[in-house]
Amino acid sequence: MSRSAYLIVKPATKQHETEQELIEIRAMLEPEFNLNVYFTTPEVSANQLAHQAVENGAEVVIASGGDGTVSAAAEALINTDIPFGVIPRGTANAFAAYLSIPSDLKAACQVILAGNTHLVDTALCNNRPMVLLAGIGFEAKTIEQADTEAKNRFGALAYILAGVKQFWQGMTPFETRVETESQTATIQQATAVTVANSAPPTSVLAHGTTGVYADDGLLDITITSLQSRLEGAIALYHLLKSGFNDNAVELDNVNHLRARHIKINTEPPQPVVLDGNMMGTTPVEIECIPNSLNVFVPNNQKN
Ligand SMILES: Nc1ncnc2c1ncn2[C@@H]1O[C@H](COP(=O)(O)OP(=O)(O)OP(=O)(O)O)[C@@H](O)[C@H]1O
Repeated sequence: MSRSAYLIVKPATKQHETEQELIEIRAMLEPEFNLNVYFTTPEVSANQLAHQAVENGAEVVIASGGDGTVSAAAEALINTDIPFGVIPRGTANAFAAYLSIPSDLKAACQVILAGNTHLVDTALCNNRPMVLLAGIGFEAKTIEQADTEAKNRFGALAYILAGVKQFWQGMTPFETRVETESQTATIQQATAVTVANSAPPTSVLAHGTTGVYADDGLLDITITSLQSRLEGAIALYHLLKSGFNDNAVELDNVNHLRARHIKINTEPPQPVVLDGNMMGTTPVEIECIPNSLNVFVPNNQKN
């Protein structure tokens, strides 16, 4: 008997795209799974649908959408062992990129069909699910600026354009107090604080440390204090390099630490982006949940 899989779909802006994609997904997955399909709406979240799927005895849960959808669905699967499939359909698809899950629809379905899974950490940020990262300050302001229209027109480039604009306008520093299970630090002139569970190299501000690993039971915290465009340009270059080669950034204005539990306060309060979606403002409290999500990944992925 085929396994029962729940497919949670965040519809694309254009309805015919969603219909076409669903035909392709069904053609790929239905020979293997008894597929139950549910759509998210502004009122019914991926999180609610995934919880329902678990209650109904889902043997596999699959999320098709952007990072917000994937993260919300993943929360319902924490510590359940139910394998989780990701069909990346958003703008950045950072979680899929981190796990080397292809953005091509058929290739992403192939990864699910191949059945190879990997246990990764998740986290809760103010009790909301986090599979990727929480960005405080610069990154949140960038995401705020990349509106839906720009994303529809330019795709991932919209984030880069918004980032360049934000960078050019200048970064307003803020005071931040970071408290972990083993240390407390106060930084007077921070411009961005990023707490990452996982992050592809393109999530530049997350890469102050020696590699961001989603299966080490720890969160990676990078704090930048960049007071000029020149300082910013130098730091971003080193952070980008670190994202690809996993060498820590050794600059006075880039601090990094690792912890399992972290509290962050800022003065004044700063906007926070959580897994690609705005979530409010600081303070935040983030707790890593080690080895809690079983994700379908390509056989050859290195994480
Ligand atoms: N049917 C829908 N119509 C409009 N908004 C929706 C719908 N379903 C979910 N949402 C909202 O979409 C957000 C999650 O979107 P998600 O990040 O997964 O995808 P995206 O916005 O398409 O991708 P990206 O953020 O990468 O551009 C949530 O805020 C959710 O409330």
